[in-house]
Parts: sequence; structure tokens; C-alpha cells
Amino acid sequence: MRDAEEPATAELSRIRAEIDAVDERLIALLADRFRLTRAIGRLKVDNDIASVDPAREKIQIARIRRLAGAAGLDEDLAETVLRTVIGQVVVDHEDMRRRSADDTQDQE
Ligand SMILES: O=C(O)C(=O)C[C@]1(C(=O)O)C=C[C@@H](O)C=C1
Repeated sequence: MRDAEEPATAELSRIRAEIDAVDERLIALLADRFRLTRAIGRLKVDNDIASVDPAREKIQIARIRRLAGAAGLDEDLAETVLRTVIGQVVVDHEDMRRRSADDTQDQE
């Protein structure tokens, strides 16, 4: 029994190491995305542009669903992940807006 389990344990460890590497890439990509959305947030705050752009989001969701389908990934899952990320971006932009307004008030 023990001998039969060992290859499975080794395979489990090998796959988990691959998962850890993928997670590392995911985090790096997410950090890249937030660096870009922070730049957009700065532009939006400075030019008084709304944080949420529903038309843009509609295009993004349709695109991500298409990409997920082509990659054999559940389209609803892909949409949920993107909506979660975008939701957090909007929170981030609103924080930037609040901080910017506070700074302006402090200077008055
Ligand atoms: O493209 C923008 O205008 C953004 O603010 C970025 C972003 C996104 O995270 O992709 C976030 C909020 C908007 O509603 C749409 C898209």
C-alpha cells in the first residue's frame, strides 16, 4: 500500500509546485494590472472623470468571456474574477478621489 502511495505523493508535490508557480505569475500580473489602473485613477481624479465606465466594462466582460471560452475555461468564472478585480479597482479609485479631496481641503 505504502509503495503504491509514494508515486501519487510525488506527483501531488510536483503538481502543487506548478500551481505555486502559476499563482506567483497571477500575483505578478495582478500587480501589473493595478499599476496600470492606478495611472488611470490618477487621470480620472485629476480630470474629474467618473470612476466607473459601464460601456468599457461591457466590452471587457464580453472579451474576457470570449477569451475564456477559447481557452476552455468556464466563462462565468472568468466574468466573476474580472468583475471582482474591477470592483476593487473602483474602490481604489474612490479612495484616491477621497484622498485628493482631503489634500485639497488641507491646503485651503
Ligand atoms: O478603463 C477604465 O476606465 C478603468 O478605470 C479601469 C477599469 C478596469 O479595471 O479595467 C475599472 C473601472 C472602469 O469601470 C472600467 C475599467
